[in-house]
Amino acid sequence: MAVTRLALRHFRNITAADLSLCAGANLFCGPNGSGKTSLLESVHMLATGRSFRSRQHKSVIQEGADGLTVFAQLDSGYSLGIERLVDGGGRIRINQAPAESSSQLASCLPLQVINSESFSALDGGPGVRRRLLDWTVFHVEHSFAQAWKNYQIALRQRNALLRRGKIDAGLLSVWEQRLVESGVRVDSLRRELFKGLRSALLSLTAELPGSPVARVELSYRKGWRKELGLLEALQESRDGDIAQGHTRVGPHRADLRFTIGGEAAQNILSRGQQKMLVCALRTAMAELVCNHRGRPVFLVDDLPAELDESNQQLFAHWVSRCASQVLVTGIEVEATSRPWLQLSSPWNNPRVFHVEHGCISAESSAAQ
Ligand SMILES: Nc1ncnc2c1ncn2[C@@H]1O[C@H](COP(=O)(O)OP(=O)(O)OP(=O)(O)O)[C@@H](O)[C@H]1O
Repeated sequence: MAVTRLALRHFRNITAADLSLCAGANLFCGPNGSGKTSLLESVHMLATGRSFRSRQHKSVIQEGADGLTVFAQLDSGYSLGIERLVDGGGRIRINQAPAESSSQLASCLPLQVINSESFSALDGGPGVRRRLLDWTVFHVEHSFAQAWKNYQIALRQRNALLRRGKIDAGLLSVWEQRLVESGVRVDSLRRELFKGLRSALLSLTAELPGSPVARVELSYRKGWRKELGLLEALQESRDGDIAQGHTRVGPHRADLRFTIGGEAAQNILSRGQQKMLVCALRTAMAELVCNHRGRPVFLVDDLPAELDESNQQLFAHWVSRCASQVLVTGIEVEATSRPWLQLSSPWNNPRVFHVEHGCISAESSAAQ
């Protein structure tokens, strides 16, 4: 899936823009503070309902405006629109009809983002890595969303019971049973997906021979002791859970671990190597999804940051194999376009946009 038209109003410093994008690479170049990241952020908001920089919609709305809008036409025939108002209101529309949830947006436009936040896949908490795994399962296995929802309902109920002064053992056992049913399903879908993810990741990192990235191992932690069933684990942890007032074991505690020779990968890899590992992970996720939901769109904020030229070229090559489209930001046109020019069509003919003071104008293609 690719965005063919993107229109936005009052999004950070961009008052209005209406852009025609190409399949392949779209480059947004301009000085610091011109609005390049804001443009990527608007696509992210359209595909997820959220900004990737802030949880506050207000900070994304242009100062002095009542609200923002972002609209996209996709090559799949879908159109997506989102409106956020200063007073907290807003709407999400898919093909002009109101959408029930932002996960519907995600199904229409699978996105992969590489920006300065992406390092949190290595040095952030388990929740970040769990969300990456779940993004992939969500797009590959359609029953996952319901299983995860059922699990969260049961988890909330168990936690509420744990916090009551007097525990109703009968009720607790009913919710534990539901927690186990949905939790085992969530775990088995994740585990199945994980096998494919690990093997896709290791094939990509093997393209970096001589780099410690090629020695990275990925493992999956299910969220409770591996020798126990989920019900046993819940029963074992019950007294401590009551004392703490929440459930300390289960799929909501799952994690992925990146290691090199048993040591956490981020303690060994340089910053550029970490970025390549993150790029490989995002590419592996996209490869798994492209056979199911369609090829994702990549948003890449400042590709040259931390990566030398050969790594930028390798990443551009990876993206061209699994994405429908990439939106890349950079300061200078020449440096930003170089990794794409050596690829095959349509990737070798990027569309270039100049960004300045929130105004975005199309330039001639970088290949001309
Ligand atoms: N709500 C807002 N209203 C108006 N302007 C805003 C708002 N929020 C942020 N800005 C401004 O928007 C501008 C664009 O920021 P953005 O992060 O998109 O720049 P950029 O081109 O990616 O810069 P860099 O190259 O430094 O990363 C900045 O000057 C910022 O101060």
